[in-house]
Amino acid sequence: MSLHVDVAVRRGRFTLDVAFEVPAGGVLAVLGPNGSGKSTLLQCLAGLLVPGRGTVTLGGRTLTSVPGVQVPVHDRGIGLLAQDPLLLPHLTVVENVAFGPRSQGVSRVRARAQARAWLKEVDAAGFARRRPAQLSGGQAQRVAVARALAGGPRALLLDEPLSALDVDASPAVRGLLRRVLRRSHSRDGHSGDELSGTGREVTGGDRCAVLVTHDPLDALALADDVVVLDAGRIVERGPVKEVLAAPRTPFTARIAGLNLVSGLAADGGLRATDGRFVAGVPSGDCVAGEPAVAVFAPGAVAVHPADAPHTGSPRNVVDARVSSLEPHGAVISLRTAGEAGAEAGIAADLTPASVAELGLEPGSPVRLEVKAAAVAVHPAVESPSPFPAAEP
Ligand SMILES: Nc1ncnc2c1ncn2[C@@H]1O[C@H](COP(=O)(O)OP(=O)(O)OP(=O)(O)O)[C@@H](O)[C@H]1O
Repeated sequence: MSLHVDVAVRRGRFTLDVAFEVPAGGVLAVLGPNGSGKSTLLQCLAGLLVPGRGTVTLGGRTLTSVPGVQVPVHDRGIGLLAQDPLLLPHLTVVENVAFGPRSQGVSRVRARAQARAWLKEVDAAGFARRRPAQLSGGQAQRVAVARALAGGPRALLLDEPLSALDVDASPAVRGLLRRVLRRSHSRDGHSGDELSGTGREVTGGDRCAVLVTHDPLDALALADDVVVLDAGRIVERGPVKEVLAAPRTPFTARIAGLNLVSGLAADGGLRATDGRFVAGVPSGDCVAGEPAVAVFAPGAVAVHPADAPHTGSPRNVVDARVSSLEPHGAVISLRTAGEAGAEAGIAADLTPASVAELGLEPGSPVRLEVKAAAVAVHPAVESPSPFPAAEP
């Protein structure tokens, strides 16, 4: 069941205007800064919001077409998994999961059998008789996954499904989602009788999914393709690995954990917007004088005292001030104050020992060095110019 979306919706002064397609069995991640329109998009797909213009079709069935068609939420064949499990507190776990099939007219006995099968599927069979209040966050989210799937959805919408979980619980639920979503992808999904919904059930192999997340790890682990929203427009799209490895907007670079300096492509590098030359390795599709971005990993940035001697080319040397130092696993992430070419500042990874040795704290002046070979230069998308509409 492929999903085709081409909608525009206004909310006050904000306009979301997007077009994309998710192929049958595919998973699309939607990334974007706060207020970029991710929730608005999901609400349009779920049928909670009527767009001002456009269409949503799923497996050839028109769910929204303005003006004219707006299939109601419960009849769109779309399952929703939100940040919070939103289980009904007065029902047991198995009753919560059986609720969807029951409301679609499935008999009580059959709905319960389906619910038990889905609970087994998400490794939550042991909690069937508990009430939601007796579950941990991770257990409740497993039950919510079972409930989202029990209705036999043709598409699944996931809205930051791991963000409310603590760090201990999220890997297991991410693994579960990967199993559920990737099974769709591998086309060997369950369509067995005990897991079928209402006779409208589709195989796991057909079900597509849209995942809103702020975590690049989720996008990498769960999705095939990604669209990046900015101010209601799609500013980047493509296979997740390609987009995160070669980000073209400051937002994507920041979430991918990479440094990004914007400017114009030049021979052997990039001319930053502040006029500084960044030595790097241009990709084959760079055209000198055209908008481009230089991208480099925080691990490629060497941090020296401000008065350290120049070691000469082919290195990039920048004098900057530390704006923040944050522990990040085994390393300390240093970020400098933003400059004209690197709006988000420059990020560098250091060991705690070298932070102590250099006596670094916010405000400290530093000299940063990056080897030209560690800097990739790519053609840039002129943010926030929208991509053209999706292919028909
Ligand atoms: N009910 C509403 N009425 C008017 N404007 C709204 C309404 N809901 C959202 N907006 C505006 O629409 C824009 C997009 O909001 P949306 O919640 O879709 O963004 P988001 O990308 O999901 O953000 P976040 O990551 O913070 O959840 C924002 O500018 C927001 O202020």
